[in-house]
Amino acid sequence: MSVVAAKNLSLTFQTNDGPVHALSEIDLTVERGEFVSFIGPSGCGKTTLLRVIADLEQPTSGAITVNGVSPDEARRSRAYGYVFQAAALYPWRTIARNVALPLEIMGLSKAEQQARIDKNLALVNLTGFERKFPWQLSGGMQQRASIARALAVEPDLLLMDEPFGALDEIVRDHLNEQLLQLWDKTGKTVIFVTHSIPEAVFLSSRIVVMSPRPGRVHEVIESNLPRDRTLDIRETPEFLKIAHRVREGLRAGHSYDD
Ligand SMILES: Nc1ncnc2c1ncn2[C@@H]1O[C@H](COP(=O)(O)OP(=O)(O)OP(=O)(O)O)[C@@H](O)[C@H]1O
Repeated sequence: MSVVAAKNLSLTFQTNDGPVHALSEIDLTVERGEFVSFIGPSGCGKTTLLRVIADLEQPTSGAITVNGVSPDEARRSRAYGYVFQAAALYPWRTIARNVALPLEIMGLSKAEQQARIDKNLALVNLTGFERKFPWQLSGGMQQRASIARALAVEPDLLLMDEPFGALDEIVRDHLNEQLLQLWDKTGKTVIFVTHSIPEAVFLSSRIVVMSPRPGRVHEVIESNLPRDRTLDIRETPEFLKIAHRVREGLRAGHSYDD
């Protein structure tokens, strides 16, 4: 069973200025354990597609399942964790209490909450920072805490919307490596939105190149890079070849009309 299966999916926003065609006839499947990136120009509908998967937007037409059920059912069974561009941590809660928030809502016992806090902060290398407040942590650490919070509900699927977009390049590189290790360790399915070609190629097992509005899937590029890669791989001919294909795909998908 595919984790995500979208068929002929379209979404039009009705606005005061008329309809905005955000997604058009998207066909896409994501299989268990994949790391799939959506890449494309600003406004091509990457976030909208992620939000449809998360049941935060309703498609205008077409069909979509998440874990074989409707996005609504998947949301209610906590099939996914969502990580936003900004860490979105509550400033008045410690890191541990931020991670605990969805667990409190789920009504888990204190002991179970604590076990999940410990396990997931360890996964993102934040053991020892439980009692800190978000503002006492660097931007990269805050984003790791928000990943721990998303993982704490133990979802099969992690939806990430440009989680490292606001961070400087060195921190971003480091987090990319850590995310890849986390993916390898946990076997989760990850869907990741990015603007960055190197980030998409470094992280993904498949790259979905989207074209400008109305967002369509222009091309899907498979990556055969080894799973246990380090940043050095970015200088290899194999990496550069895939990056080149992504760049060509973005160029070909772009009409330059608007
Ligand atoms: N709630 C909404 N109402 C009206 N239009 C919207 C709404 N949400 C998004 N849009 C429009 O839909 C299009 C797709 O937006 P979306 O945020 O999905 O693009 P994106 O590819 O994620 O862009 P970026 O890379 O800049 O984040 C844009 O033109 C946007 O203005």
